[in-house]
Amino acid sequence: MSKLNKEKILAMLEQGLIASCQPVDDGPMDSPEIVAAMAQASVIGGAAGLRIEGIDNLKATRAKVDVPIIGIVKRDLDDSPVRISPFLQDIDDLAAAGADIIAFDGTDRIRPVARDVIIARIKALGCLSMADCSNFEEGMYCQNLGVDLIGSTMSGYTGGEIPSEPDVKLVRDLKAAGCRVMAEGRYNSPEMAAMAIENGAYSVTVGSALTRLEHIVGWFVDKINAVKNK
Ligand SMILES: CC(=O)N[C@H](C=O)[C@@H](O)[C@H](O)[C@H](O)COP(=O)(O)O
Repeated sequence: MSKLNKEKILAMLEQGLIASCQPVDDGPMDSPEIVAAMAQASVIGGAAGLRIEGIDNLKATRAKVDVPIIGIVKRDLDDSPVRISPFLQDIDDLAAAGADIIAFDGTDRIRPVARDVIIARIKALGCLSMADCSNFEEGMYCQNLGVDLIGSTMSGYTGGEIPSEPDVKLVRDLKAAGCRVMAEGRYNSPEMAAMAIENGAYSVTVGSALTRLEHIVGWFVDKINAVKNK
């Protein structure tokens, strides 16, 4: 359970960078020790908070850092496209492992447990809640259920081609409607992260560009190859 109270957690995150330390699944960096080390390095670099997937990774990280942690569990279900913290057991496990904030899939899709039930459980456990949404309607639905942070996390990931740019308009629209917005998804450069804050984001989460080395190296290699092949 977190040592920080809710006001303190929110104050620590305001206009800050959240480093999402989620290595590529089953890659060489996918271990709790490495995730915790990435988290510590991120804090040294100035991250205001962390986003950590998986109970073992969360426990290893919680033991090493004091900044607020957004915890998630990702699952691949046969009967639902929802991946992020879909079960009440996930919520219980994340709270017990020391998450300050628990993020869940806030999209309007077939799911094992309704969003209001997930939110009530997070509250009952004394954690802050974050809804990973894909559009304005989902964000407002979760906002009206009292969710503490509305994330743009799922924008671009619920069907069709994944855009290359982040969904800054969604951040602006949710902010204008009174939400505390977590800009998340494809903020792949310092300039883009700053743009999120300029557009009203409460905080901005960056993952791949900080902690998925395979992706980062691939971006460089692609650019070099494009020039090489000309
Ligand atoms: C859609 C989905 O499942 N997003 C996940 C949520 O935890 C992660 O895979 C992302 O890395 C994270 O949202 C940060 O985004 P980016 O890596 O683009 O900075």
